[in-house]
Amino acid sequence: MKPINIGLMGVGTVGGGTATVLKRNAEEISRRAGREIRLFIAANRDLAKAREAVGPDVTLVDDAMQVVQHPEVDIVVELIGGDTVAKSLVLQAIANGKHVVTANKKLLAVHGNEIFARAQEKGVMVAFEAAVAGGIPIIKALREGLSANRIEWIAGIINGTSNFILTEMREKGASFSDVLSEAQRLGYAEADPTFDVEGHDAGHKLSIMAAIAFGIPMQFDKCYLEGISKLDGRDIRYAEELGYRVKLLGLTRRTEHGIELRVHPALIPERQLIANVNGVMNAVYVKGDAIGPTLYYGAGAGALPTASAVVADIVDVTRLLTADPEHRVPHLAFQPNQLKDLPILPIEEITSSYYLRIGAADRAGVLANITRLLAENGISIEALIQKGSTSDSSAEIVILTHRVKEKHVNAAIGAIEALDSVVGKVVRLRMEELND
Ligand SMILES: NC(=O)c1ccc[n+]([C@@H]2O[C@H](COP(=O)([O-])OP(=O)(O)OC[C@H]3O[C@@H](n4cnc5c(N)ncnc54)[C@H](O)[C@@H]3O)[C@@H](O)[C@H]2O)c1
Ligand SMILES: N[C@@H](CCO)C(=O)O
Ligand code: NA
Repeated sequence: MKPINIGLMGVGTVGGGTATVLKRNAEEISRRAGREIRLFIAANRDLAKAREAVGPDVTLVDDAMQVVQHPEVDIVVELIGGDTVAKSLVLQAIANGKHVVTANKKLLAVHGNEIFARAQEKGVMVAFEAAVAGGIPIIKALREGLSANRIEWIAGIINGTSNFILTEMREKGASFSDVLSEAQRLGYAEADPTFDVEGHDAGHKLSIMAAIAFGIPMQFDKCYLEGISKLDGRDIRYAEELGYRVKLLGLTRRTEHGIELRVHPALIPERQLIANVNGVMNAVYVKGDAIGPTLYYGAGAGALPTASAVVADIVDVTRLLTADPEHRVPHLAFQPNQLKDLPILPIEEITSSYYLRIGAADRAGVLANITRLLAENGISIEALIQKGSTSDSSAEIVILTHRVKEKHVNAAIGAIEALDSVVGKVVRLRMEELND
């Protein structure tokens, strides 16, 4: 049988890893796919660097459109990133009747509804396992393995760079900027690393998972985003003293009023498995009504782990090439005409427990005023500790609340900050138990 010709666009971290895996495991891969899969043509801005990665036999070009237009290419693999050039290339590949494999979560989270619609019209596949949680086969699990379930919630550590930074800061006391540079050197970070540390990348991945889990269109624009760049080391330490780890969490949950879709740092009890996911590792918890909670763990970034998912998609697409398009797994798991427009809840309407750190004058009555304001907003306290007074006779009060709507916490924080005896802003972090 004729080999499957791969056209690779972008030979950087993931593209280089993909070339390596295709070469290293060529025999195993063709035994699984039922035919030879060969890297036929590759495009990269830096041709010399790409030549090192792909070896002497692959045609190299610097214009990726040549890959998309090449009549011999069966599957286009987009590993350039971003949503400008990559979008034109992917749409042109689809228009040319080529199947697409991509690791580009931004492209899909922002333009996926349009891209999947075009692919559907043309009867081609767009596969994107590498776009969410790197090498972990979470798209496969959500789309196929859990298809009997009504999925209730997904909670994940889905940005390797942020998790690597938080881990190194906690374990080694390293500085934020030093660890970020290390994550960039290791190839984990996005071209613009603010996407990692401000929660955008996790939001892209979460929006994709929510669509597949609940059968809704992708709605990244409605995803609440809060990153780790403003986290104070004190809160990481206090959380630890109280038995929690701080993680950048992506959480989406079905409620009777709509879908929660949020990315933010969260305190997680250290006894929970997900609190112990460290470094570049990712983990995704999925709760289905029939199966209960399930957990998926593995490397969320890096050349070879991500290439593992890219190549698995290439094998999947190869196996399904001759299948009737009607018989393929739908891009978003649900049949395209069955997507529901469930509302995404504004962040004020979500329910969570909270960690509050309040700077206050160390004098009689302060605590009573704070607890009164919490009670007036219907917030009950689970734990309260006062951190030692300092020489300027101010103290820090740390309060853990029971579950409450965020708007009530916001109202209480506003009132607390207005107290004369309270100094500066109240620090507020959400706490997640992940077991209901
Ligand atoms: N690095 C990871 O661990 C990882 C993991 C999962 C997904 N991703 C995603 O994979 C994609 C690639 O990421 P990466 O880390 O490999 O990036 P990278 O910057 O290492 O590689 C991108 C490559 O594309 C080339 N390129 C840029 N514009 C081009 C153009 N117009 N034509 C041809 N080549 C062009 C660059 O020269 C570079 O070699 C991104 O969408 C990223 O979000 C990365
Ligand atoms: N920059 C991303 C790459 C994997 O998607 C991360 O750190 O998780
Ligand atoms: Na994946």
